[in-house]
Amino acid sequence: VSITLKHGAHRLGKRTDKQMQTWRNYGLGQFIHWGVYAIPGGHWEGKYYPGAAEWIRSWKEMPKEAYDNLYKQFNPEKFNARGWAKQAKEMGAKYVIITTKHHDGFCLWPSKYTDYTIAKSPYKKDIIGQLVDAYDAEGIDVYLYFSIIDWNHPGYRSSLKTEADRKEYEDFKTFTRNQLVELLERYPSTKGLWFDGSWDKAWIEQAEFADELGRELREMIPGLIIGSRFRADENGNRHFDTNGDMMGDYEQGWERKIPETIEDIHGNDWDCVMTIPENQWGYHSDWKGHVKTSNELIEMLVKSVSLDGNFVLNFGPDGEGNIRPEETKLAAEIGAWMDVNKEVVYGCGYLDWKKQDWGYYTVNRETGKKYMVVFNMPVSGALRVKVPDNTRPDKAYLLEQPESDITIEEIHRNEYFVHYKPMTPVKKPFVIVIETTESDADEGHYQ
Ligand SMILES: C[C@@H]1N[C@@H](c2cn(-c3ccccc3)nn2)[C@H](O)[C@@H]1O
Repeated sequence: VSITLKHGAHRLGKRTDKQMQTWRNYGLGQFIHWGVYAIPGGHWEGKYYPGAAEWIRSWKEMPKEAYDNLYKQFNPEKFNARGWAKQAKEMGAKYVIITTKHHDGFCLWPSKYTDYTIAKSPYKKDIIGQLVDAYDAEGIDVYLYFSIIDWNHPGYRSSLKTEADRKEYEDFKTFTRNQLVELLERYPSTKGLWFDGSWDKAWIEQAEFADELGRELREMIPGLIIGSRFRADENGNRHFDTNGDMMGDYEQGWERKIPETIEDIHGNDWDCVMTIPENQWGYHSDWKGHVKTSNELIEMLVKSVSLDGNFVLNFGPDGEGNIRPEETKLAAEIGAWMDVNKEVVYGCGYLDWKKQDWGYYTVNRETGKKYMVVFNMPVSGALRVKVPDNTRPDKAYLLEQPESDITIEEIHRNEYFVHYKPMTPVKKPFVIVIETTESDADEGHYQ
C-alpha cells in the first residue's frame, strides 16, 4: 500500500508528451566531460593518478591550492565547437550532454555567481554557449550536466553536522538555484538537465528545496527533462521514492553498466552513460586497462536500445581542446556502422520475443518493423528465433541487401531457424529484417 508523500514521485509511469517521445527515440547520445582537470590529465609532478581524471583534485598527491589555480592557465586554443558537433553528427548522436560544472565547481560558462569560471581564465570566452550553438546548428539536442557537489563553493557541505554548517549550506542552496536558473536563462534551447553528485547527506536532506527547485526549472522550459538522480524524497530515498516510484523522467542508474533483462528497467525510461576506458570521464593522458572497441560499443548501444534505453558515449577532450585520436577513431567507426544500420537504433525499442544468443531484436515503435541485430554468428549458420503464439515469420532479408532472401525453416511450434551463411567472414554486426504475419487462429504445423 502506498503512503502519502509530499516530495516523492509526481507522476507514475512514462511521460507521454512530445519532448519525452523525442528523448525516448534518440538511441545514441554523446557525453562530454571537459574542464580544468583536462590540464593535468591524470598526472601531477610526474606521478600517475590511478583514479578517474576528473577526480584528481581529491588525490592526496594533488595540492588543493595548485589545482584551484589551474584555471589561470586554461587556454584551449584548439577548441573548435563546430568540429566537435560535426564529429558527433557523423557518429550518429542525436543528443549531447555537456558538463557545465563538475564536482570541482569550475564553470565553463561565465556565471555571475562565482569568479571560478571560464571568464576569469586566459581563454575568457563562453564554452557552453559555443557548444550549445554548434550542436543546435547540427540538429543535435543539448542537455546540460550539472554537479550538485561543488568543492569550490565555501557553503558546500557533504553533511550538515552543526548549526554553522546549516547556515553556510543555505547560501550554497541559493547559489545552486541561482546557477541553474542562470543556465536555463542563458541557454533556453536546453532540452534537459543531467544532474550528478547528488548523493551527499546534506543534499538528500533537502527534499522540499530540491522538489521546489525542480518545479521552478520545469516551469522555465516547458517539457524540460530531468532524470532520477536529481533529488531524494522526504525519507531520503533517491531515484525511487518510499513507495518505489521513480522520481524524475527517466532512470539515471546505469553508469558504466547496462541492464541485463527487461525486468531490470521496471517499465521506466532510462539511459546508460558509458566510458571508453574502464573508468575515465575527464581527459587522462594515459589510459590503463581495457579500451573498448567499436564492436563492443555498438553492441552496448544495440543492447540498450533493445531494452528501451538510450546509450550515451563519453568523450573527454584534452587541455588544448582536442578530441583525442582514440575517440576520433571510435566515433568514425561507430558512425560508419550507423550510416548503414541507423534504422535499427533511431525510434526503436524492445521487442517481446525471447532473447537469443546471436544478438538482439529491436523494433521500430512506429512502423513495427522488426530487426535481428547479429553479433554472434553460430557455427551452424542457423539463427534460432522463437516467436509468440499466433505470429508467423514470413520473410527475412539483409537490411543491407533488401533483395536477399534468407531461408526460414520451422523447427518446432513457434520456433524457427533463420539460415544465413555469410559469403565473407563477418567482421561487424549486421542486421536481418524479419517480416511476420500476426494471425488469430494458430495454423502452425506443430501442436
Ligand atoms: C557521470 C560520472 N559521474 C561522476 C561520478 C561517479 N562517482 C562515483 C563515486 C562513488 C562510487 C561510484 C561512482 N562519483 N562521481 C563521474 O565523475 C562522472 O561525471
